[in-house]
Amino acid sequence: MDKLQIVGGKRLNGDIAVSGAKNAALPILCAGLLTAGDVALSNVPRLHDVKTILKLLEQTGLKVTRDDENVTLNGAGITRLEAPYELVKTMRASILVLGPLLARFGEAKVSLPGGCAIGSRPVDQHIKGLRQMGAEITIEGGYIYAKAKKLKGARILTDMITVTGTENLLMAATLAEGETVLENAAREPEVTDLANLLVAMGARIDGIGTERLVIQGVAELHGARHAVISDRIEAATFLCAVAATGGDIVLTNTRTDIFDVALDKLREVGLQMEIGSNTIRARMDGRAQPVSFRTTEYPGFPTDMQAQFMAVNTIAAGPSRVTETIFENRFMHVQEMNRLGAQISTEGNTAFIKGVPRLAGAQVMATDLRASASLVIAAMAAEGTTLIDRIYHLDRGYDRMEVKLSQVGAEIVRIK
Ligand SMILES: CC(=O)N[C@H]1[C@@H](OP(=O)(O)OP(=O)(O)OC[C@H]2O[C@@H](n3ccc(=O)[nH]c3=O)[C@H](O)[C@@H]2O)O[C@H](CO)[C@@H](O)[C@@H]1O
Ligand SMILES: C=C(OP(=O)(O)O)C(=O)O
Repeated sequence: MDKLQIVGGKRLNGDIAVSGAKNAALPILCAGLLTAGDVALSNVPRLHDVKTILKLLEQTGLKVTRDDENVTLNGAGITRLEAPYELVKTMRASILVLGPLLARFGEAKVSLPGGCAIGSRPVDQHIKGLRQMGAEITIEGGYIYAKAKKLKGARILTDMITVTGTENLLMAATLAEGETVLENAAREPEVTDLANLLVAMGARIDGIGTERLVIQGVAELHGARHAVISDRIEAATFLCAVAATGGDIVLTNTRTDIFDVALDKLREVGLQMEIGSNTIRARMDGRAQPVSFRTTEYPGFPTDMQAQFMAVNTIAAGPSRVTETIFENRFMHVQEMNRLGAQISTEGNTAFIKGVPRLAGAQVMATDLRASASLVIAAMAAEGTTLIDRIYHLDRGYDRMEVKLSQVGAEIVRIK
């Protein structure tokens, strides 16, 4: 299993190109199932999760042509309407094939994703919404079996805001008969990116970017071209890294209009930022200021940045408090950060961080994707050498993070 070895204490200087967004690319690739036409995508990130979803899509009979960050899909020859457990268990986003397969082919068999390190993560809202659209759904032997001759438009109010739930129902609604209204829809920029692709494929969607999506179903969708939006979580992760280590970096290929409250929090930390049309220059001198926050849905503070900000808080000049409201178990990084000398205690869904003058390198273990990123940041700020085990979590969602960071001066190597 690959590990990362990091010698801390190096300032970061130089340019980093941000990749396409994992959480936009995954639903967008699944949208290829909705049409027999060519869907030509660019800015598709080189991630393990992308490999997994492409493997899953190919198993259905979808034709995939890939040239690095350009991927063309053709769904003219889909024959297998199934997502097997072996692939779904490695990546929960596989559930995103359910809506498209059911809407276009009237049938789908998709393994239940189950929970993961950060929480139980049920998919009951996806199922509830599809049932409201007339699907007959049974669950047996760990699989969701869904059937509907033709999905029918419906008004769907989900119990909570769900990102992939909104995406699944949105994709299903594009080919349903009549009008679907998705109330309480997720407003994440990745949902908007998917909706924009669907419109380019001939879907009729109003309210894009709002909590009320209104979809008029069409008989069929056609091919389209689309560039996946830049990854705001990857970008903000690099900004946290420079906030923790000090330095002067320029992020390129960013989309600064899609950021959430995280950029404001970085200013509170003390990061000086110059925002260009698709670049962010970030400079940091001196010690980080502590920032307290609660994670919420977009445009609030993203849960996917909680751990990385906590890494910065561990060495900040004062105490802070972080409350996680989206997932019930997203503090797995706390114990590992404490191994590096951080002083963090938790009470329920709140973490109290003291802020210490220095961290010291140690052996730690990554438990999930963003926890891994937070340990990389903490290790780069720590004195001495840190060895991070189980970085396959990191590879799920970051494109060669160690290469990008070592190009700007971090001392970080992958040990095979
Ligand atoms: C591939 C992808 O885009 N992943 C993102 C997506 O995950 P994902 O779409 O899985 O997260 P959701 O927005 O669905 O989850 C929000 C909350 O709702 C709960 N819930 C959700 C659906 C459901 O049917 N029932 C239910 O109870 C979840 O357990 C969680 O507590 O949004 C999360 C929240 O921004 C991010 O952390 C993930 O990076
Ligand atoms: C939780 C995440 O992803 P996923 O929903 O794919 O597990 C994430 O990107 O931080």
